[in-house]
Amino acid sequence: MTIVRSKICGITRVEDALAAVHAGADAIGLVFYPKSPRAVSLVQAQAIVRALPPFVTTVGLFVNKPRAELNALLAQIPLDVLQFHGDETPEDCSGHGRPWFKAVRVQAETDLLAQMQVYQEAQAILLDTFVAGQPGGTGQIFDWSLIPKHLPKPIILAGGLTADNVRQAIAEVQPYAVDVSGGVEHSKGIKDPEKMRAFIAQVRQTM
Ligand SMILES: O=C(O)c1ccccc1N[C@@H]1O[C@H](COP(=O)(O)O)[C@@H](O)[C@H]1O
Repeated sequence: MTIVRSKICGITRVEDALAAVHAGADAIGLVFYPKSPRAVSLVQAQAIVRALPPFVTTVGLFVNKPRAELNALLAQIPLDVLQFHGDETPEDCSGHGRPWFKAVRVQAETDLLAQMQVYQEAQAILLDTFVAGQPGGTGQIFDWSLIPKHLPKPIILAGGLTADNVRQAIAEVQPYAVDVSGGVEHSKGIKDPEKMRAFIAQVRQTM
């Protein structure tokens, strides 16, 4: 039996974080990208992290954040993992004293094996949909057949996942984990407890 883990990203409120955990999320994501409609302030993020019970991984999402700003933030909030969703080099992602994921936005010409080689220090590679001009959170799926089988690193599948498509996605891609944001919202930045519950129930039915 393979367990597929779930991360619910773009949490902006304590009540949504607790509802995500209640639904069975393994990880929650906090978006520190000011241009996102799901961006959180440090104060918001601190309140969310403080409210969480044990054994829930907190992931901070960043898009090309300058190193000094990132380090200043990390000194003030105990995030477990960093998710880099911009044009960060492996050097930008490293040296923060935490494991990290790199998001790769997939399109036909993406060489995923080469990307895994470049980001070989990453704990996992997150695969998201390529949409020009948007670093992520597009709510769109990509062609999962572009993902080679037996990649050397754990895959976190993202991009347009919902309770309606996540089982098929898991069957086709066999990722280590799935990551959802827009597919479990009722409006941007506000999560829907029932959609989160339905999403994780579908993930667990694939076990
Ligand atoms: O959520 C955002 O606004 C966002 C902004 C910039 C980069 C990434 C962002 N979100 C991440 O994108 C993927 C897919 O999201 P969706 O399920 O398609 O809405 C996920 O990792 C989000 O956390």
